Amino acid sequence: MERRVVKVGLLGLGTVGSGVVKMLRQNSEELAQKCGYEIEIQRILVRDLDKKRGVEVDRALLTRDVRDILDDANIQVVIEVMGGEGETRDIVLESLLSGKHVITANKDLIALHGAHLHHAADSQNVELLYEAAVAGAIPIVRVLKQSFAGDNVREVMGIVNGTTNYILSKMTQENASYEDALREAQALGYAEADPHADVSGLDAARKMAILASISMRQAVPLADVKLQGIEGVTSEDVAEAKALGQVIKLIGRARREGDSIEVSVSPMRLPEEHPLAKVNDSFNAVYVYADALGEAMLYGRGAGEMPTASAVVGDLHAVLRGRKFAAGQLELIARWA
Ligand SMILES: NC(=O)C1=CN([C@@H]2O[C@H](COP(=O)(O)OP(=O)(O)OC[C@H]3O[C@@H](n4cnc5c(N)ncnc54)[C@H](OP(=O)(O)O)[C@@H]3O)[C@@H](O)[C@H]2O)C=CC1
Ligand SMILES: N[C@@H](CC=O)C(=O)O
Repeated sequence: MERRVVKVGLLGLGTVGSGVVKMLRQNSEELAQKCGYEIEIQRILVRDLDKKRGVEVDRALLTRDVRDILDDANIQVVIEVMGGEGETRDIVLESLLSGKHVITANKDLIALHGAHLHHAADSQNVELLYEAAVAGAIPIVRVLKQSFAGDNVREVMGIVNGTTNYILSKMTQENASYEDALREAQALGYAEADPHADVSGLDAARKMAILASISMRQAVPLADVKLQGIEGVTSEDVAEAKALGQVIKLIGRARREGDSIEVSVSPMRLPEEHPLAKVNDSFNAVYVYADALGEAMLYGRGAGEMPTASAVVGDLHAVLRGRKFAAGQLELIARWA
């Protein structure tokens, strides 16, 4: 049977973008079999055409002009892995309003503009998926939106930032300095372009705002999240906790309190035997407490090139297998006929 081809526009070719290109190459045959489409990257938006990349790509694919993607009617899916929320919001919005499905790893964008972007996606009957935006490879967004949709979620709690967990793990297990551990996390591709977002707790706050909004069916503004980061955590604090059989972790928490939802991010001391105390390196873990379910915990890599790419490509598969994509294809065929 002849395979149909779907053309994708990729915004960004940094840590995550490179992982996406690698994964689409490595798994092209399996993906084509699973979703029925050959996936072709049509254009890639970057800032610097001459930069050395983590993956080899045909230079002709690279562009600095986003119009090469927005104005290309053959591109049906846009993958946004460039970050930011000003210009990026406008690009994503225009993509959705012109009938392109969008997949993004950008928690900044979704925490601030998720409701508006969802509205735009719904108005055009296209998908907006962002599994990679929260807890990297862990499929927490889909689980909360779909698997636990029939339940009443009371609380979501966990470690949702890989960089800070890496830093605290290194300080605890290897007596590393905060500065050295942060530098390593940056070199490994875990940290945000501005790592202050990680260490200040802002990145975790964005993710908790998203998790609270989707699990408790009430938009939680980022500004309502109380946050404290790990900048004030010293080697002495870590050693003192250790001497008492405790571990310091940056914990995000979203709780329904009567009619309101309380969301916070702060460093906490946990007993060494607590399951979250054993989550180390760039791993994340998220607990969900719901009426019928009781409790469930999801665990996996929260940051890094390939784990994040895995979530992005999973979303791409979901788009291509979905009803909305099929509906768009039928419309295209009808217009050609
Ligand atoms: N790194 C990780 O582990 C994870 C990251 N994320 C999210 O994924 C997104 C990407 O992260 P990451 O890959 O680490 O970031 P990088 O900084 O490594 O890559 C960003 C890419 O986007 C391009 N880019 C950025 N701004 C522009 C612009 N204005 N115009 C054109 N191109 C632009 C850059 O181009 P150039 O290379 O030319 O500079 C670069 O290729 C972010 O939203 C991040 O929060 C989500 C989960 C995990
Ligand atoms: N900087 C983030 C990347 C993934 O979301 C993190 O460290 O968790």
